[in-house]
Amino acid sequence: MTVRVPAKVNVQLAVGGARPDGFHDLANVFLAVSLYDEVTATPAAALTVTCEGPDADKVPLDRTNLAARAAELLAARHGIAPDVHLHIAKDIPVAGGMAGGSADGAGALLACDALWGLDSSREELLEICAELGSDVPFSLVGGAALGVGRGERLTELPVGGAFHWVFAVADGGLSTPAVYGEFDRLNEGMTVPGPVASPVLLDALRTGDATALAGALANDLQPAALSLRPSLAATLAAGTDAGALAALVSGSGPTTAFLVKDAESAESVAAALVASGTCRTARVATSPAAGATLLG
Ligand SMILES: C[C@@](CO)(OP(=O)(O)O)[C@H](O)COP(=O)(O)OP(=O)(O)OC[C@H]1O[C@@H](n2ccc(N)nc2=O)[C@H](O)[C@@H]1O
Ligand SMILES: Nc1ncnc2c1ncn2[C@@H]1O[C@H](COP(=O)(O)OP(=O)(O)O)[C@@H](O)[C@H]1O
Repeated sequence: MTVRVPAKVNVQLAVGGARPDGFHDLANVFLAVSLYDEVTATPAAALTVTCEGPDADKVPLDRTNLAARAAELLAARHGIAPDVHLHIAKDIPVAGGMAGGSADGAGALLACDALWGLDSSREELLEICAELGSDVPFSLVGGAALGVGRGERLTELPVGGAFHWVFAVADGGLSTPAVYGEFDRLNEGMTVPGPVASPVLLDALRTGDATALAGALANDLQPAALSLRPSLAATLAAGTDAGALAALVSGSGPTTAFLVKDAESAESVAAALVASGTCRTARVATSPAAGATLLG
């Protein structure tokens, strides 16, 4: 069973203060984009994971892999052994703020559910997703959604048209907990307001208005990501100089996202980013993209 799962960009990431459990309350507006991992589940004598793709060497193949954890959680719920081989064809940048690990968790869950004939309800799958990680429910759902709580409680959002993006992939990753930790450090002694989704941004998504969306993009983790990786400022500037409508760090980074007006502009901004030498590579994508999809 093969499942295709999209990456995401956070078009708004409003972050509240640290909670007693160490997480942060969010108003997290997710948008799925057309970069995909594929997870294939085949019967096996034991739980094993393999991975192929340009970043495959950065992906753990033990039980810490989110795909393996998904298979274990699903099997445990049904009192069966998680005997499955999971193969990940990875195209989503690793540790890049694009939720690649979350995508593989959601993909493995759907693939194992189909392979084992469990026919779990959407609610059951979403519950397991939330246990796997804050971003995993969105990887299952795709499209666009507002995530509240730690980002796992989703309300799907209407999107009125296609948006075009360029993603500049940085050398190396950034650790999500480290970026949240830097957010706390930068906000020490200040009152962090409760996170609220922007009505202007939700309206821009609903109407498919790229210019309005460009004006409303916001990521509260961006100062923290830039503090840990100052070189990202040059990447952001290179994309806007090349004609992007707007630029921001994708989630916890270090991937940077550039909203552009059309497919042609995407190609020229991607070429300019690569030529600038401020990123490892640039990828072109569109949104919204469908959530985890069983290909068969
Ligand atoms: C920042 C975001 C934006 O969508 O994603 P990335 O850009 O890293 O992909 C998410 O909030 C990341 O979600 P995810 O990567 O699933 O995080 P989890 O596994 O649930 O948590 C990892 C760690 O991140 C921090 N964390 C995560 C979510 C949240 N609302 N508050 C937090 O403080 C905590 O330190 C937690 O221990
Ligand atoms: N299937 C997976 N793919 C990628 N990384 C994974 C996976 N499972 C666990 N990880 C771990 O999660 C970390 C974060 O990876 P990823 O989800 O790609 O980034 P981000 O959280 O920035 O979106 C990686 O550094 C890796 O150690």
